[in-house]
Amino acid sequence: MITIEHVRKIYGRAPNEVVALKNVNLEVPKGEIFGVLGQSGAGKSTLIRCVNLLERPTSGRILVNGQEITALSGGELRKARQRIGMIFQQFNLLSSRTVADNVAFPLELMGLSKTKRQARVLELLSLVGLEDKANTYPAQLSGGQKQRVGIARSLANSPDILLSDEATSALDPQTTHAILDLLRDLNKRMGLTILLITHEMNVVKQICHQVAILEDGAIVEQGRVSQLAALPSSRLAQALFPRPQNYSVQPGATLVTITFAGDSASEPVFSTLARRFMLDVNILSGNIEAFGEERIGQLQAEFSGEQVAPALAYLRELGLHVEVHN
Ligand SMILES: Nc1ncnc2c1ncn2[C@@H]1O[C@H](COP(=O)(O)OP(=O)(O)OP(=O)(O)O)[C@@H](O)[C@H]1O
Repeated sequence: MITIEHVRKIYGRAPNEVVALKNVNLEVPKGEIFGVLGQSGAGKSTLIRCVNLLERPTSGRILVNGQEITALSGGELRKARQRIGMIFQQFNLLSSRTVADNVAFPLELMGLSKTKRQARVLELLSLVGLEDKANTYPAQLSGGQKQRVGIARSLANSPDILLSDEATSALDPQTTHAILDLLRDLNKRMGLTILLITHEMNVVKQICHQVAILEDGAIVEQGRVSQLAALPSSRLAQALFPRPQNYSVQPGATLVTITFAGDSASEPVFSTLARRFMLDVNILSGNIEAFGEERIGQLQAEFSGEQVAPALAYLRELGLHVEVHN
């Protein structure tokens, strides 16, 4: 578990100081995948680098598994860092070392014997599906394979926590998907807690349990991804379900936006509206997103007929979120 308390980070000195983080508070529960989503310059890299003290916060505290990492230095900090793996956008592999020797690097630093290192490296390479690349050099690998080496190396010391600094930003969509699947699999199989930063909504959608949105050094929204997605006023829902503007609504029709979540997504709602309330329903646009097992959707429709008000009440009774625009 990671606890970030009142963290501020200021680079430089007045009058040229840059306030990169303003009083950030976050709690990443054990075993969860937590995404920090933000635009370029929002402070994401600064935040994730504060967790293993690659950057030291100007003020505030960070606790990792109950230990205040911001109070550590020297040997104690090096030891605490062994419990925290990290992967990077540009992979950060050593080009003069083979794949196996890259993965073995943290084990060498720990002083593990050659025989033990070799066994552990094989185990790690098989975990990421690269057993056959042990003697290859990084330059001979694809981007996705390089990131798999990065992941294997980050897990060498069996950390409880993995920090992911835009790990898929340099990869094409298909490779991104495969790497995210691997991270989710490691999270499930090993109970690995993952804190990742990204500017890509797709990363949050595909693997994150929780998300925090960082803007200009401050967290402006946080919560469970599926809950925020089902809340039309959230920034996450507004980014996931962008609404087309300027509909030309038929005279006398009512323009509505309906958000579906959980079980209500499988009700035969529209046939009921037609049968029971004798409404004409004209669907104008819509989108359904999957978050693990859960589906959340939003659509815009025109309702025409005499019984619009009771129909809207029926939809709300079903637990759907309904907004009327005119
Ligand atoms: N070493 C530094 N010295 C001075 N300013 C810095 C330093 N590192 C980052 N900054 C500034 O802090 C702010 C946050 O930067 P940071 O790299 O954390 O953002 P980010 O969200 O990770 O952006 P990106 O997605 O572009 O990497 C920016 O205004 C940046 O210019």
